[in-house]
Amino acid sequence: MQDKKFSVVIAGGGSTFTPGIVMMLLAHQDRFPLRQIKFYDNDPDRQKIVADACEIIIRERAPQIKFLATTDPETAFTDIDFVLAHIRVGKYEMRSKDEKIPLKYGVLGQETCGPGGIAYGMRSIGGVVEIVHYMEKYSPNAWMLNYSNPAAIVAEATRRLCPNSRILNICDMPIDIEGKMAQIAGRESLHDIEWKYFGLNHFGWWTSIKDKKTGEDLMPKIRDYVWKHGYNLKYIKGDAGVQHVDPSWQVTFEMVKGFAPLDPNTLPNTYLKYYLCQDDVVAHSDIKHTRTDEVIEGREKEVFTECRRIAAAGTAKETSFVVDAHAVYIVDLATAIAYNTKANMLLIVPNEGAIENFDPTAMVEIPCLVGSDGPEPLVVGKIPQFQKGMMEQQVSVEKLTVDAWIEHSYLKLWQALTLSKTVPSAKVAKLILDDLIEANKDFWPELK
Ligand SMILES: NC(=O)c1ccc[n+]([C@@H]2O[C@H](COP(=O)([O-])OP(=O)(O)OC[C@H]3O[C@@H](n4cnc5c(N)ncnc54)[C@H](O)[C@@H]3O)[C@@H](O)[C@H]2O)c1
Ligand SMILES: O=P(O)(O)OC[C@H]1O[C@H](O[C@H]2[C@H](O)[C@@H](O)[C@@H](O)O[C@@H]2CO)[C@H](O)[C@@H](O)[C@@H]1O
Ligand SMILES: [Mn+2]
Repeated sequence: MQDKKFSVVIAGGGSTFTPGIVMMLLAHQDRFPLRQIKFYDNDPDRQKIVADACEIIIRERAPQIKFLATTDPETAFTDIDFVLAHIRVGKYEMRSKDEKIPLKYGVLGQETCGPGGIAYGMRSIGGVVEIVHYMEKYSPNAWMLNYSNPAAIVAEATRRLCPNSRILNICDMPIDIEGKMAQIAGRESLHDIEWKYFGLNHFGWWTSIKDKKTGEDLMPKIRDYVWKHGYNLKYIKGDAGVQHVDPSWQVTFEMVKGFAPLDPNTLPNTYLKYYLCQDDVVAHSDIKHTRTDEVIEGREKEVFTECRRIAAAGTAKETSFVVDAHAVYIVDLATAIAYNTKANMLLIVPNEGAIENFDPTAMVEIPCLVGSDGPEPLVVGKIPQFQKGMMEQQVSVEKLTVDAWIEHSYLKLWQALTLSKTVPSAKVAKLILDDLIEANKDFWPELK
């Protein structure tokens, strides 16, 4: 196996994250040698912009790696070992509606949380399942590393619709926060700490953070900082702590200080702000300019401008693209499967008793040992009443959303929206639902 070179297809080749992930893959050829990189997308024009640049990057830095970009599923998914899936069904146009429609009714608008996440989930399920089917038709031994969002709803849907498929659902938010925790604790990197965590995707808590070498309990020091400053590193690194962090993300990282003290024994994922500070989130939202607008004006503009510049110059020698350090988890995951490393990674997997006092069929985000047969979840044990109560409400929202997609059920989707901690009443849920149905008529199944 050590001599094997792998073939990967990036599903969602036109993604703003693709160039950084390609740069990361090229930077890890020692650990994860590649013979082929393919791009697949259902928008040829968008993908071509990214592919034209990445073809030059690969040709100049790793000419031994074969590259192609296609919109043809058979071409894309034949002869591959891994599918790296990061599609956005409906693209930013629909993300913008996900974020703006709820705000019309005084409810927070967000990519993966609340009504926006439910709407996004109703679009994503079909797109991700279609790619699973392509993978299994053309490369039945391949694994899908899925980080297409909303990962919680996509994971529940693939648990039910593709129960025997080789899919690993992962999120990079905890990895990003662990990197910040390490810096708060004065450690070089997240690899210097060992942690325990449980939750749902975008809805979890750390229960233990220790120095990997000495076993020193780092939770007290990190908690003291977080209760004052959240995960905003500005207070230890000055401006360097907020470089390349969009202002709205700085607000998100700092906002954790407002709800972390709810449980002195854990530290929360940033995403819990949407369920614990929903009033402040709405108060600071601008229905005319939401996160999607920032991304279009920021990341998308920067990435696509640089892609066009590389293609026009015919060389990437001076590129501003850098290795997406957060994306290294993709190589960690792929090599765990390829070389049976039993790496300890946070994945979204069926609970099946790992959290003793929680629904065994729930897709939970917990530490797993990953090897060639996939993830082996580590035992979490009993979770506290506070987190159990929050998770039971949220996982029911996610399950009802998948029910609604499978059954084409208006009622189940109305129940999902009504049950969300971000929505104040059944009346408001119905107003939002009817607007979302109209906005998503080209993407959702027709509800009855
Ligand atoms: N799990 C995580 O932690 C994490 C982190 C970052 C981004 N993401 C996700 O990665 C995805 C990409 O994010 P982005 O901001 O770069 O989006 P983007 O819109 O720039 O790229 C998404 C690409 O997917 C393509 N696409 C849409 N539907 C498709 C389909 N059915 N089949 C094939 N291709 C399809 C689009 O044409 C587009 O090129 C999103 O789902 C985002 O939420 C997840
Ligand atoms: O609003 P966006 O599109 O910038 O980000 C939404 C995504 O946010 C998280 O991913 C972060 C990641 O945690 C961080 O380390 C860095 O890589 O930026 C990513 C994108 O900004 C979250 O985990 C994703 O699920 C969201 O899609
Ligand atoms: Mn995520």
